[in-house]
Parts: sequence; C-alpha cells; structure tokens
Amino acid sequence: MDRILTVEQMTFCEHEAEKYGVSLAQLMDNAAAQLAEVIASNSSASSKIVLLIGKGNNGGDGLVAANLLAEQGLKPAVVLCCGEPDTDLSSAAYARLDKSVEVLKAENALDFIEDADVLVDCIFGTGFHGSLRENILPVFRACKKCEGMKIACNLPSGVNARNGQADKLSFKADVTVTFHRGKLGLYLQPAVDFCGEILVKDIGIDERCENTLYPVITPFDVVKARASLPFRPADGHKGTFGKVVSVAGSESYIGAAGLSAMAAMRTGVGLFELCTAKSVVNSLSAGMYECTYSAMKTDKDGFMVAENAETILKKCEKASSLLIGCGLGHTAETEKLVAELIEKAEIPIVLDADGINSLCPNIDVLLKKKSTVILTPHPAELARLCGVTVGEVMSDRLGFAYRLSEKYGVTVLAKSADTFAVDGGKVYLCTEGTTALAKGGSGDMLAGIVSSYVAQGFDALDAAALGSFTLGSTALLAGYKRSERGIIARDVIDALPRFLYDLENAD
Ligand SMILES: NC(=O)C1=CN([C@@H]2O[C@H](COP(=O)(O)OP(=O)(O)OC[C@H]3O[C@@H](n4cnc5c(N)ncnc54)[C@H](O)[C@@H]3O)[C@@H](O)[C@H]2O)[C@@H](O)CC1
Ligand SMILES: [K+]
Repeated sequence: MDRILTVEQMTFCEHEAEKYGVSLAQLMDNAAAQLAEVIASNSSASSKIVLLIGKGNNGGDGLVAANLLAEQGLKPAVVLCCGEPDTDLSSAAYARLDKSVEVLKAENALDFIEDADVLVDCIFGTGFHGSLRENILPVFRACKKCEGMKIACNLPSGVNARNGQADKLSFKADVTVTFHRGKLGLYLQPAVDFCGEILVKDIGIDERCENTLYPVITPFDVVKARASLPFRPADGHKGTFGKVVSVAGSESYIGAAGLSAMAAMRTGVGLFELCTAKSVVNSLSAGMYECTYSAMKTDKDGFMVAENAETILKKCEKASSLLIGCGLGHTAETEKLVAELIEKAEIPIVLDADGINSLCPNIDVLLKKKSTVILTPHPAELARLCGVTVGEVMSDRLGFAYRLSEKYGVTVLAKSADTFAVDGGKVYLCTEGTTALAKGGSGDMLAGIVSSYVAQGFDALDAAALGSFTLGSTALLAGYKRSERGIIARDVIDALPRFLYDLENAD
C-alpha cells in the first residue's frame, strides 16, 4: 500500500496544492465527486440516500456530493446534524444546494436516518477531536440501528484521524472514502474497526506537495517483508548467520531469557549465547540445549551486576548483535551495566524491557553509543523514555517515537496493538497481530526475533519492522482455528518455522 499521511501532513498538502493550481474549493469539489461516485455505485433510482451533514468542510463535501447525485436523477436528502454549515467552503456549498434536495434537521430526522438505504456520514472529518457530545448521540444511535449501506466521507465520525482513538458510538462504516492518502488514525486500533473497506481517492493533489514531509509513513506488508529477507547461501555455516549475545534473565525472571532465546534461534540466527545469572543457567539449560550459556555475577537478589560489562563486551567481539533486557530486572547495578554496554559495545544493540527501564535515568548515554541501537518500548516504556505520561503517549505514539528516534539517532520499535518501526524520517506501520499476543512473553519473543535479524545483517529498521511483522503473523498462524485466548508464547515460537516457510515461498 502507498504512503499514509498524518492529519498535519494532509493539511499541509491541501494548502500546498494551491501552488500547483488546485484551490481548496476545487479540492472539495473533487472530494465530493469521488464520494458521489461511490454513493451512486451503491444506489438505485429508488434508494433512499441520506447524507448526514456537520458544520465543517466534511459536511461541505457531503453537500456538494448531494448536488451531484441530484444531477444524476438520484434523490438524496441531507440532515443537518450540528446546525447550519459554518466554514467558508461549507456555507458556500449550502448556499448552492440544489432546491430538489430535501433538508432536514437532525432532531426531526431520527426515524428517517434509521430507514436509509444508503447512509452517508459527513458529520466530522479531520477536524474532530475529543469525544461525541451528548446532544449528537441520538443521531449516532439512529445510525447504529440503520441497516442500509453505510459510507463514511474521509473518515467515520467519532474517530480521531490523528491517533486512532474512537468513540464507542462512532459511525460504523461499510466503506470509508478517504481523500488523497490514507490518514494514519484510520489504520490504528480501535478506529480501524469502524472504517470498513478504505477506498483512497485522488482529489488532484500533486505528489510534489509531499516532497518535504517527514516522517514518510508506509505500511509494512508481506511484499516488503519478503523483500527484506536476506539471501541464505546454501554453503552457509553457523558463523554466516550471525551470533546474538543476550544479557537477560535474573532469579526473579527466568522465562523471559528463555523465550527471547528460543524466538531468536527459530528465526535464523546461527549462534545464541545467553549471559545470565547462574540460577537461570541451571533452570534453562535443562531444557534449552541449542544455545550456549555464560554464568554472570549477581547481587544477593539474583540480579546481574555492573562488573559483568567487561566479560560481556569481550563476548561481543565475536558476535553480531547484543540483546539487553529481557527479564534483566532494574537495579542501580543494571543501570550502570546498561550504560556501560551502550557506551562501549561496537555491535548493534537491541534494548528491551528492563534494559529500557535501566536506561531511562541515564538516557543521554545514547548520545555516546558506538553502534546502532534499537529500542523496543511498549507505551509505558515509551512514556518513561520520553518523560511523559502514558496518556500523552497514547494521544501521539508516533510523534513521541519519532522525536525520540531523531533526538538520539536510534531506531524505535514502538509496540502496541499496532506497532511503529521508526528510524528518523522513515516509518513502517505494522498492523499484524492478535490478542493472543496480549500476554506475558510476547515482548521477549519480539526482542529475540529483532536481535536475530540484526545479527544476520538486516539494517535496523528492516529488522525492527520484520520482527514485528513476524511475531504478529506467526501468532495469527498459531491461532488458526484455535482460540486466541489459549495461545501462549511457546505456541508462537513453535509456529515460527512455518511462518518463515510461508514467507519464503509467498508469491
Ligand atoms: N481543507 C481542505 O482543503 C479540504 C477538506 N476536505 C474535508 O474537510 C474536512 C476537514 O474540515 P474541517 O477542518 O472543517 O473539519 P470537520 O469537517 O471535521 O469539522 C469539524 C467541526 O466539528 C467541530 N467539532 C470537532 N470536534 C467536535 C466534537 N467532539 N463535538 C462536536 N463538534 C466537534 C469543530 O469545531 C468543527 O466545527 C476533511 O475531513 C475533508 O472531509 C475536503 O473537502 C477536501 C479539501
Ligand atoms: K465523516
């Protein structure tokens, strides 16, 4: 799929389009023409077409579309849902509304809305923020009862195109006709569930309007995933496919070290060495034979201490990626250990979980790094890294990840139900996933997979994006005809070779 734009980027393009000879009024006419075409193709002469109109330019699109439908001999009616249109363009469109178009006020039109054959939502567009207010809820309840075809103009009302947040009563579209480019929020949870099929329609904005816009956001799909898989030479040996050194695990968190190791080994890396507490070595080595182990010095509670740094750095000389953090624990000593490893390691580093938490108090050490660093924060960790609340992060997850990436020159894999892989100006959106992954152990698997890909020579952004794609797609595969409730991390790890087979052999 093509590039996706943030709302700010889209607004910039709309204004920039004037430089290429297309006015805002012309853009509205073009948007309305595209919308009318979709409405007409879902209507017959007898269809009861109802366009719900808000005050802003989204309503303007609907009013112009109503005229075009009337010109074609169809019988659209418009319902004013927020009073009379009040922007320059929407009030001009209202003044031009064809006399044959019936105009109703929302308070008198609830049954009328419910009975529509084709219901078109032009209430709110990109200007929507906050939540649906009490006075307009009856309209949305009537929409919910309507059994006709539901079409959203640009985006379903109630959905926030900036961040994907959505009111529970948002318009639930069968089709969303969006203009020029997909808007970021439409592809994020929970908004994506309200969009139905998303049709992206040209409205005459020249692509050169996007030349200066960063970041460039594109969905990471199977085509990109396949293209980023490196060639695996038939005469390759274990050294050819890289080595991960993992600094993970503690007496309190044993499984995390094992899950990340298994996920890494199941995604192609040649060698995996686990540097961990002696008690973790003893527990895991009884069942996980495929990797090597190094027992590290620990404090009295079983957490690794900073003086291990020298040993680990020595091991890094013969490795191709360093994974830090899964089950590491967070103490003053792990803070020192993480800082020293970041400052001195000369191989790419993947920092996850308590590796991230241990980094936060000394985050500026990232400015002294010698190698590539990939951070894999969930929203709470991203909030800690940025020094803000989780709520602030959720209102603009991409923005925070992007600024973090820019400030420290790191790759950020901002994971959640949908995940952003961010490397400065380039962003991949990864949406594969299932609630089977909403469980302990998923982050450990993801970090292990990313470290494996990095060790095999992928560049940081590809490793991060493909890591997320791999985990999400494999969890879907593991859950085939099985409940997401019952899938656990080991099921996903077991399904990794099958996923990779499918990817390697995809058309
Ligand atoms: N600007 C342009 O050049 C173009 C804009 N177009 C359309 O214009 C839309 C954007 O237009 P606007 O910026 O006028 O925004 P909207 O049409 O989304 O209207 C926002 C209106 O709703 C109000 N509002 C926002 N949140 C609310 C809430 N929670 N409860 C109640 N009222 C709320 C705002 O105060 C404002 O009056 C796009 O989505 C697109 O459909 C298209 O015509 C193409 C060209
Ligand atoms: K809308």
